[in-house]
Amino acid sequence: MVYDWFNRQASDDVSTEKVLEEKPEGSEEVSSDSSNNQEESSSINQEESSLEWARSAYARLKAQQAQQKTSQPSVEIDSASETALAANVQAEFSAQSSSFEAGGSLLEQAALQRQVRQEELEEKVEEVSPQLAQQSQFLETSPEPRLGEFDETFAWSAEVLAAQGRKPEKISLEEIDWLGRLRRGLEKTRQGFVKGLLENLGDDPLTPEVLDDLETLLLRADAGVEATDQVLDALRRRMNEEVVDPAEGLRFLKQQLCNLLEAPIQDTGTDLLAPERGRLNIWLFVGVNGVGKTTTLGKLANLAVRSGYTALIAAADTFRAAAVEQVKVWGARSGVPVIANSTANADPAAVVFDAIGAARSKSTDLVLVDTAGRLQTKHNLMEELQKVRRIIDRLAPEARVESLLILDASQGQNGLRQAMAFAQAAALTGVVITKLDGTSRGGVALAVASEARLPIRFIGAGEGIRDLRPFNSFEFVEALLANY
Ligand SMILES: Nc1nc2c(ncn2[C@@H]2O[C@H](COP(=O)(O)OP(=O)(O)OP(=O)(O)O)[C@@H](O)[C@H]2O)c(=O)[nH]1
Repeated sequence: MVYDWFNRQASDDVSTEKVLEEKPEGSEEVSSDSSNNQEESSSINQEESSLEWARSAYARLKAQQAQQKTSQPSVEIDSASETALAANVQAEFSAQSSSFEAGGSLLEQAALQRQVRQEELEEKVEEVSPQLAQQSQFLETSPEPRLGEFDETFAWSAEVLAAQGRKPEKISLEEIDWLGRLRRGLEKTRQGFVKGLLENLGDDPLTPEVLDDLETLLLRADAGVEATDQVLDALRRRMNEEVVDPAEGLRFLKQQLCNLLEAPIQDTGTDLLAPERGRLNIWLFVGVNGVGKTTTLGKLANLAVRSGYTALIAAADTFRAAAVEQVKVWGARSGVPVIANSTANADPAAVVFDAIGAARSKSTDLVLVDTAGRLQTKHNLMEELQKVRRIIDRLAPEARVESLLILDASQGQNGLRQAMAFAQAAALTGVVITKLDGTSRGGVALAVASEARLPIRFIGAGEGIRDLRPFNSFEFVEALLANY
């Protein structure tokens, strides 16, 4: 099944009959905990129905997995992107993937087609050296997420999906897997924020003292003054109207945080940033040194292929010699061609020029442009970026261009200054926040949204190829304030 991550939907559904009667493994422990307290209030009932939803979703996923196991060849052949991915891997690293070989002649044909296309591009595309190919074999490939136990992480992830109005039969293992990663990734920020918050909330109604503590916690998580003020003002207004109990306080707080994060997204009129099919899409990645531009681009190239799009990488970071090699490794991991110029200090605009030409001739959906890291205070480097942007606009007026700033969450408020400076020079259309896993400053997402007024489009919460996904404010806030 192809899961289009950019649009958050599966392209086809695997029917799973009879699954509702199935009992998920390990569900007893969870259900017996809550069924002991039947006289409890409606919140317990709610908890029960969440668990019911989670159990039903789990049973369906389990059935899907079993079904895929028994009919593996046909499922794989049906799936266009899996076939393309398999073909790429076969063409480039034929020693690998014995499982794909079992797929038979259709896969071989796809591999052959891919190889012909690959050869056509050869004039422009940098070759993956045998050394590089060997190197990439050692990197994590892209194993399918596996359905684990019916545990608390599954139940939480299911609850988050259910709260967004999703149906148990419409959720994917991909989403469950990502939510678990996101929650783990936000552990450090959550530790500082939630522990303090929940301890202060206690069982009593909200007081002005609790709000003072909340103010400190938000500022400490790098949410910034503006976002903090907005949230506290809203809470104070609410407390003036009525007595607010802790559960309602928490719900209201989550709502406020979501509103803050959503405002710039709604302003763009585009909830989810997805490549537009049938049109050239060019995504430019900019930012200061070492924030994760190349890694983000590599993860997105993989996500694009997995989601059924064709992609191409423009290695326009011609400043750092290793950067071209690095994107080639990422390209090889996902079977995405890389356009590069191995001349020392080549003009990045020339690489972009070649990439647009190659993309046009192959009707590629998405061109991902890597750029060199630069300090926002270096005027000449910011001008170089403007030149790249101008070239894109001039050469591909028909393209849908996104200019994405990569921000390292651990840089906290400094990231906000970067956002302000790059917004001007690179005509930013959005932000990707990386390294949320290594920091307690995940609140910077709130500052970016409220002060730079830029939509957050993707978030990275780990170094793995699956640790970057489209941003969803509801899921982010739930993971940030998860009470576990
Ligand atoms: N923990 C963690 N590490 C990350 C994440 N994203 C990127 N990194 C790591 O950050 C380091 C720098 O990443 P790069 O992609 O090389 O950064 P860059 O912005 O392209 O660097 P320059 O080209 O030098 O400007 C690498 O070690 C990545 O593995 C993330 O979400 N979490």
